[in-house]
Amino acid sequence: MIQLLNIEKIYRTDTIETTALNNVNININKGEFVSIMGPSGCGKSTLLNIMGLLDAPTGGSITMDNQSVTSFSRKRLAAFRNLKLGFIFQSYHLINDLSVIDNVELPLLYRSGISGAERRKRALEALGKVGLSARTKHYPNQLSGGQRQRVAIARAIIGNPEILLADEPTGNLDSAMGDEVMNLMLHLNKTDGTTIVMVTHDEQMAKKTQRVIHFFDGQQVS
Ligand SMILES: Nc1ncnc2c1ncn2[C@@H]1O[C@H](COP(=O)(O)OP(=O)(O)OP(=O)(O)O)[C@@H](O)[C@H]1O
Repeated sequence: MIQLLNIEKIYRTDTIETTALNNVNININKGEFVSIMGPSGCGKSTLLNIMGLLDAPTGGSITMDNQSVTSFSRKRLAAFRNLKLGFIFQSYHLINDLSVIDNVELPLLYRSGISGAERRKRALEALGKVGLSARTKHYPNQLSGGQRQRVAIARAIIGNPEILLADEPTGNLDSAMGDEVMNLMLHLNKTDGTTIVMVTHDEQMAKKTQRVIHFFDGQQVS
């Protein structure tokens, strides 16, 4: 599903050069749930941003869903991202001025040919999947951390993405809420077959996934 070949990422400023990723080769199969672990600064978020086509590598190539995305134009990348990928972040990245249901509908606004009624219907379905049907009219600041992350998951899955990329999704949550969010991701992986790549510092969460990739200093070490 995702193939990274010889990926390199060097951040360059006038005075400093930082190698964040060095010769990274990773294959992620369709339907896998993989976690990425490693110490702070080892390149995990950089890797996830590159897999999410949010940032371009300085070397190497990426194949996703059998398409060589490294050669895509920015416009084609944005369309591919919107259709195929869903994102979950540690700090939720919800828009506080929008209600829960309006937050969840957002990714569909960038797709053509979906009516307002269809958006609403799909948002309600997505909120049903995360167990928040009773909170559609609330605003993010009226929800607990775990509920906010579940809204973010509903937003990530409304477009039926084949791949979910999660950057420390349980990092801001206590263990009960973290478990809730993790169980939801496990359920999505199992029932919908969604491929999930999750960066985490939490060994217990990583253990629940099918495979753990360990990173150190910009490279995969196991
Ligand atoms: N925009 C940037 N410009 C310059 N250097 C950067 C930039 N983003 C990240 N880096 C550097 O690249 C390296 C990898 O950073 P990255 O954020 O990917 O690590 P991480 O493993 O996700 O860390 P953490 O667990 O603390 O979030 C670090 O040395 C960091 O300082």
